[in-house]
Amino acid sequence: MNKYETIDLMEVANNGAAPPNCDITLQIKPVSAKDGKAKGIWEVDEKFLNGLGVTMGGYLASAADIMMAYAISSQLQENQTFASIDLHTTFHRPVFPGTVEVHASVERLGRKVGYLTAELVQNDKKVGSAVSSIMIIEK
Ligand SMILES: CC(C)(COP(=O)(O)OP(=O)(O)OC[C@H]1O[C@@H](n2cnc3c(N)ncnc32)[C@H](O)[C@@H]1OP(=O)(O)O)[C@@H](O)C(=O)NCCC(=O)NCCSC(=O)Cc1ccccc1
Repeated sequence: MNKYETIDLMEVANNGAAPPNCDITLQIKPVSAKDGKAKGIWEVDEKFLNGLGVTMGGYLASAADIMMAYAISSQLQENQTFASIDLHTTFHRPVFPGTVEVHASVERLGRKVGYLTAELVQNDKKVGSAVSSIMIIEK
């Protein structure tokens, strides 16, 4: 398994380097990460549907968690790594197979904790939002 430093995640988001396994599994592609903001494109297909015919909510949480990792990585130093320590997700509308944009932002960067939000949009409508705290760890 390849291990990624934060600088490697920036190469994924901004220069097309090969993504980590979880991105491939979820079918999410980061397209930019800079100055605490990250954007990803998530291709949702039938494998993400629950028994009710809509995308299972945990996958939305995963998409938000992944893109918030890129957002915080864009503001960390080379001697720092991170771990998400909580994640609250709200499901505003059902998500169907198609494309979902995921926008993540660092709202505040503390010395030890970053405070982040994410918004998920399908067909120009907000389908979900998430809030997370991410621990900053000195290597
Ligand atoms: C329905 C409600 C919960 C509440 O809505 P309200 O407060 O009444 O709000 P409002 O009237 O403003 O409508 C807003 C939007 O809501 C939708 N919509 C509303 N009514 C209907 C309807 N009768 N039929 C169909 N859709 C309806 C519609 O898109 C509408 O959009 P629009 O504004 O027209 O463009 C909505 O927030 C929602 O669907 N959230 C997503 C929930 C979700 O997908 N959760 C994750 C999956 S569950 C899971 O994973 C657990 C599990 C695991 C394993 C196995 C099984 C389960």
